[in-house]
Amino acid sequence: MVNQENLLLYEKIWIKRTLQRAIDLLILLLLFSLLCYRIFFIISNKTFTIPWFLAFSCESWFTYTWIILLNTKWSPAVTKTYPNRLLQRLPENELPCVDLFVTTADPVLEPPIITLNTVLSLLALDYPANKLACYVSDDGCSVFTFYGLLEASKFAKFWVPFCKKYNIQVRAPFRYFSQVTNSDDDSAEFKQEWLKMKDMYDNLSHKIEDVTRNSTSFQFEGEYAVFLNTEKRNHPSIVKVILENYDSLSDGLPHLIYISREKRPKYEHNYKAGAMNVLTRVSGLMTNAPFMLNVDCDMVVNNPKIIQHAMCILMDSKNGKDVAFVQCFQQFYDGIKDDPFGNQWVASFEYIIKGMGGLQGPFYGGTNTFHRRNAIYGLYPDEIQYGRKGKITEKMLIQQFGSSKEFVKSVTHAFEGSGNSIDGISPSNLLDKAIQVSDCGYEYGTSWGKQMCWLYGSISEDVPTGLNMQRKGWRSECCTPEPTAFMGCAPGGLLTTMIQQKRWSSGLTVVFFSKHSPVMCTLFGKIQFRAGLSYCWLTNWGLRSVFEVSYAALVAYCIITNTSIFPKVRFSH
Ligand SMILES: O=c1ccn([C@@H]2O[C@H](COP(=O)(O)OP(=O)(O)O[C@H]3O[C@H](CO)[C@@H](O)[C@H](O)[C@H]3O)[C@@H](O)[C@H]2O)c(=O)[nH]1
Ligand SMILES: [Mn+2]
Repeated sequence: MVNQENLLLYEKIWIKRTLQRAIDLLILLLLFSLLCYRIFFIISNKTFTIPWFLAFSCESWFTYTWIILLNTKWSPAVTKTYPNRLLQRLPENELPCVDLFVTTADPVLEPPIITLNTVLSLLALDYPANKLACYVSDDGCSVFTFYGLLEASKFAKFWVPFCKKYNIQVRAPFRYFSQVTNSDDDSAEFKQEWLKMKDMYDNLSHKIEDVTRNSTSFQFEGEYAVFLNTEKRNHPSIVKVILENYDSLSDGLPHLIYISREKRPKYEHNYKAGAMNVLTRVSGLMTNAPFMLNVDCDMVVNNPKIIQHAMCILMDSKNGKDVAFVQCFQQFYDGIKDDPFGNQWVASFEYIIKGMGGLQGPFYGGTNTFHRRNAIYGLYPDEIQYGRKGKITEKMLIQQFGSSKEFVKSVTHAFEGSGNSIDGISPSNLLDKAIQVSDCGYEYGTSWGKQMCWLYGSISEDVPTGLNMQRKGWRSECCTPEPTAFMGCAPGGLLTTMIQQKRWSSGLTVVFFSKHSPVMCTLFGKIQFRAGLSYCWLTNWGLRSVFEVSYAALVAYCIITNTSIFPKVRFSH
């Protein structure tokens, strides 16, 4: 019999693309021959005009881009995970805890009903409920988001058991009820419960719709009083425990905590990175799980077993030890026909992410990612194995992680791998400490956002955050289970697409020229050479436009002035 302990929890599958490689090399050859032609022409004709210089620079850039792209695409890999082996090896009560993070920022662009569907799909994950805690960060400080979550938590008491009982795959109610149910269960009992659930969900969404529509008549009483007179950019920290699994029941509901970090006009809030750091601290205090999953508010779970899949990678004793994060692809359910704006990122996933998966691992994409808490806290992979004890004093920890004694204690526990920071104390008893670490002055003078955790300085915070971990020698892995792990919504129109792409490209350009640029990380860190090149491709994405526009303009210029920058074809008779 095969020893269970020796079986791998996951395997890396290398994808063969021989034809693709041959075509790509041929294109590279053509690019080189064009450059040779330019050089030869300039030398032999001794003419050097501006259009020629421009053409030569653009073509050199295209060749460079093609080389780094070729390098990225050269050896793609995906992973295959074996959740059954994980469950055979670890009894349910020994599975690791996972903290779930959801970020939302604007109740108008990201309506509460979307956020709470994401939350419901997380609460219903196929994983022991006492191992999970869901934290929602609301940068919009919206009473309606909070109201929606409160109402959703009541609905969850029925929804989660329903999903688990009938093994429903799609556990975000709006997605589930918009599909034709092709459940195997034809029983009258199922049909009856289905109708009841649908009715309850319709009620829930109407309630939220009504409240948002008649916003002026909202009563700021009781639980809601703290939201009175708050402004989006000017309000104190609000932390509320919405659900609490007091008795630590594995078939109950996970903890659900609402956080709106303090915002003041004079303080930088650092967008999503700032929100993620607050989530990290509050969760560190309250549950301190060794792993964390982060999703955007519009990314719902599509595969309820996704945590098991990700844990196969992170818990694998052979290959998983140096994996800092596991990235699941972003896939979308609301694409427009033929995807004219490329919002589905099909080619990028197929070639770039899988390609990077074969190097040091995919880049951190900001959502659908499982993180190792210790890697986020800035440890090196070998420090996890051999321990960090003795090297670091409490004073140093306070300098790095801030002045909350309880939080620093939780960090020590995380480093020692001893889990829950303040054992036996339930989240609601830690509210004042959680509020303290959510205040905007907390990070002043510390390392948050500078050396560790989610890095500040670029609006595409995800890429440098991932790079900063890989720089220390960590790897990452793709996780590609069947069915797809998460599904989200993509921007629909041209304008929203352009705004999104402008944000990404400018954010990535900033990363290329920053302290955490892939060049620096390769030269002075542990980013492998080819992985560094693939990061160059990613962070040069915005710069490409300069050369592409110039080249296109050059052709127009040649037509107008009746000149040519290309070799002329001569026909001999
Ligand atoms: O001040 C902010 C701004 C944004 N967010 C949240 O961050 C997420 C992503 O922001 P969004 O404006 O929706 O950006 P997208 O372009 O849709 O997101 C992609 O690009 C971001 C980087 O630019 C990544 O962080 C995301 O994970 C990735 O999905 C959303 O959940 C927001 O609610 C905040 O919490 N606070
Ligand atoms: Mn978004």
